[in-house]
Formats: sequence, C-alpha cells, structure tokens
Amino acid sequence: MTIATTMIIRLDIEKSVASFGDVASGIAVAGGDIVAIDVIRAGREITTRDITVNVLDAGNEDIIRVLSDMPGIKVVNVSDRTFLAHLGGKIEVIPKMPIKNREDLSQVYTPGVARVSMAIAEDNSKAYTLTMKRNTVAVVTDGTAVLGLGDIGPEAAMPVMEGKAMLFKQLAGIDAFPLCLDTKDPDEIIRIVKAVSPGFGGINLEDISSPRCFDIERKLAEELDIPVFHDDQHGTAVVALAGLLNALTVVGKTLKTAKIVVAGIGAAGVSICNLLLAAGAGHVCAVDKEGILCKGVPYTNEEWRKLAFSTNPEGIQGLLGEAVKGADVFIGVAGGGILNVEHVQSMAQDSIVFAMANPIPEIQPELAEPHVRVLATGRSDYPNQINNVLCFPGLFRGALDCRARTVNLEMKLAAAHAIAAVVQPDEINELYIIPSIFNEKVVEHVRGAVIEAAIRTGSARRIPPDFTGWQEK
Ligand SMILES: NC(=O)C1=CN([C@@H]2O[C@H](COP(=O)(O)OP(=O)(O)OC[C@H]3O[C@@H](n4cnc5c(N)ncnc54)[C@H](O)[C@@H]3O)[C@@H](O)[C@H]2O)C=CC1
Ligand SMILES: CC(=O)C(=O)O
Ligand SMILES: [Mg+2]
Repeated sequence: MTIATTMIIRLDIEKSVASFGDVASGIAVAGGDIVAIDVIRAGREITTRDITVNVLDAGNEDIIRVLSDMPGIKVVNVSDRTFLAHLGGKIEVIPKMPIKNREDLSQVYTPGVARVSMAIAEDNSKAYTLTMKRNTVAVVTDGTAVLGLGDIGPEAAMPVMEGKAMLFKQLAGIDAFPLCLDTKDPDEIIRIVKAVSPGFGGINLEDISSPRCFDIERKLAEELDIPVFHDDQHGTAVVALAGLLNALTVVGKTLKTAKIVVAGIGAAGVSICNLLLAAGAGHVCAVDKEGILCKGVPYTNEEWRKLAFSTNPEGIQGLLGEAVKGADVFIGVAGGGILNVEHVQSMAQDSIVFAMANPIPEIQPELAEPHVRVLATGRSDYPNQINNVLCFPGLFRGALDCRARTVNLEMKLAAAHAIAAVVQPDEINELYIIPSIFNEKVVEHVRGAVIEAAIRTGSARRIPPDFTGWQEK
C-alpha cells in the first residue's frame, strides 16, 4: 500500500565531483518529484542544499540509496513532513492567564492559592469547579497494543497518545494528558491510574492488549467514580455499529437477520460483538486465529467463553474461510491482509466489508472494491473511515459535562445511533455511510445523546446548564 508523502533531504554536494543536475536526475530515476530546492550553505568546495521531494511511498528508501551511492554527494539528513510534525512533541500546556505582577502571583500561587486548596480540602467535589479536573482526561497506555503495531513500549506509544490528546482538544475542547506507563502488570496499572485519578474527570484507556485490558477496565470502572473507557474496545464498537446501521440501510438488510462476521476477537472485536448483540444483531460469528468461537470449548479467555454462548447460533466450525461463506458483513479488527479476494467473493450478494485494522487493513481496498457493495477502512485516505475518533471526543465531552460516574451500555448505544444519524437519510450511499471526523455535528450529536442517556440511566451527576434535551435530527 502506498502512502504519498514529502521528504526533505539535506545534501552536501562536492562541486568538483558532482552537480545539482546529477542529483536531480538521480531523484527522478528513483521515483521522486522535486518540488523545492533551498541553498543552506554555499561554500567554495561544497554546497549544502535542502531538496524537498514528493514520493509516492512513505517507506521509499530508493532515493536515499541512489543519492548515497553517487560520488561527491553526502546525505546529511532526511526528514519528512510527518516526522517534522512530531519534532518536540505535538502538545503543550498553556496557562489561561498571564502572571504579570505580584498581585497575579499571589492569586494564582501562594498565598492566594492556599484558600482555594483549603476549600477543596473541606469539600472534594469543589475540585470540579476550582481545578482543571472537569475538563481533563488521562489517556493511559502501557504500549502493549499500539495501533496495529503491537507491543512497542511506552515511549513509542507516546506519539499516538499525543495524537489522541490533540484530537480531544481540537474536536471537543478537552485537555487530555498522555500517560505512558512503564509496566505491563495489570494490578500496577490499576494502582497507578487510581493514584493519579484525583486530577482527572475521566480515564481513556488506550492500546492496552487483550485479554489484560478487560480486567483493567472493569476493576477501574468499579473502583473509580469517574468514567473509565477503553477506547479500543468501546470507541471502536460504537463507530462500527454506527457505520453498520447505515451500511445495512444502503443494502436493504437488517441487523437482526444479517450474518455478521467479526474477525480478531481482541479488545476491539470483543466489544464490537457485544455491542452488536446489544443493538439487536441476530447472527454474529466471532473468529480469531484458531477459528470460529464455538460453544463448549474451554477457552481460558473469559470474554471468549461468554461470546461462545451468545454468538454463532448456527454452530459453524472452522477458520475465517468457513465463517465468511455466505456472510453479509465482515468486520475486521485483526490485522493487515488476513482477508483475501476469494473470501470476499464467497460472501453474500451486496456484501459489506469493514477492514478496520490500522495501519494496514485486513484487505487492500482496491482488491475488495470490485466484489463488495459497501467498503470501509480505519484510514483517512479512503472513503468511509470507521475510526474511534468519531466517538471518544464527543463521548467524553458529554460524560464530563454531566459528570457521569460511568460509561454504560445505553450511553454507548446512544452514541452509535447519534453518529449514524449525522448522515441524513437522503445522503446515505455506498461511499457515505459514516460522517467525516471534520463534520462539526459529530461531537455535538454524540455529546447530546450521551448526556441524555446518562441522565436517563442515572449515571449523570448533573444536568449541564445548556442542556435542553436531545433528539436525533
Ligand atoms: N479503526 C479503528 O478505529 C480501530 C482499529 N483497531 C485496529 O484493530 C486491530 C486490533 O486492535 P485491538 O483489538 O486493539 O488488538 P488486540 O491485540 O487486542 O486484538 C487483535 C486480535 O486479532 C487476532 N488475530 C490476529 N491475527 C488474526 C487472524 N489472522 N485471524 C483472526 N484473528 C486474528 C488476535 O489473536 C487478537 O485476538 C489493530 O490493527 C488496530 O489498529 C483498533 C481499534 C480501533
Ligand atoms: C484507532 C485506534 O485507536 C487503533 O488503531 O488502535
Ligand atoms: Mg487505539
């Protein structure tokens, strides 16, 4: 799969040996397109230039190899726009007011702050009004299941968590802090999250591998009185359900009767199966590496044991190939390339394929497209992006604003229906089953639906002053 990008290559060119013409033809031969040239230093013997080159494939090493092999050329540095966007990290803390004089200082810091702290000490709930707690979420990971990259560790997880924090802020105005923990021990993760929780209005667990993630989330949700939400489980499930509701409308099928295969029964897959069942799906078939989950198999994974009873009503046995035969829907949250063209061809007429693995989908969209009616991926470079970013900003906005104690099933179902309803009935078509993350209505819809469900189910501790009720439009 190719990802077009722009590289900036800094070169020392030894004038007596090589010319810029040599460089330009080398880059062209290796598949690059020069879009800008900057002279950084013009010495008598050596000139240093930054060459900006468009390349089709982000992983393209050919250009660098060609240039490195050229006599008189030294490649000093290579960066691309993506790396440049990460220099020094992507987020920062900005004070809400400047400290210009001693009076300001004594208000925001000592001695003035002491009175505020004492007010909170007398009544802890004042932390919601007198600190950043009410607008602040911790994005917590142990780096064990980062995107589809696996267990890459807490440092390598940081860019993804910073990205989530940016999305929280830009889309929903929420201040989110990445907390990348250097431990994989579930009990220690629970202890650390509980210990830091006083400063946060909510906890977004991210990219924690399964099955550890289930217990970690359950125990934290039981023990904390703020919403704890494992995004890869429930954010993904909410958005998958939203997309599926509209995709089924496009093909004229129903959730109750459609045969739905979910592949990859990890964090995302378990929650997708559970949410689909809760929404009324009648034929869910859960498939992991060892095959279709079946009743009576003594799985060590407790979630699998439960799913084996609630899914696969036909008792189908076998691997993915058996599961997808005649299926109306395939939802992949397993990993890149596990679905092939024969699999897709064996599905029912007007099939729906959500290949949601990141960064490489279960099947390349170009391969699947000719054989399916509705296709979606988790990526931003194809139509129908089914990504949990459509859920978590609005869901936390709603949960924070009504000071929800928890995120319950009704809130998740409400969020899914709200996302689906952003696409108006006269707009829905094969290439538009899910709104864009830049559609401003998404956060507004999800917030409203989540607040309404939280109030209805007793999870809300307050009714936001601006909340006058919510109805799908
Ligand atoms: N589009 C979106 O919004 C989201 C996409 N994802 C993507 O979904 C994938 C899974 O994420 P998580 O659930 O967090 O990971 P996970 O590690 O908890 O689960 C992955 C599951 O897939 C299974 N699996 C691997 N190869 C398989 C195969 N050939 N056939 C069937 N099952 C197979 C694994 O055994 C595991 O149970 C990743 O690629 C991730 O990037 C995850 C969350 C959100
Ligand atoms: C989108 C996301 O959260 C993931 O792929 O892990
Ligand atoms: Mg994730």
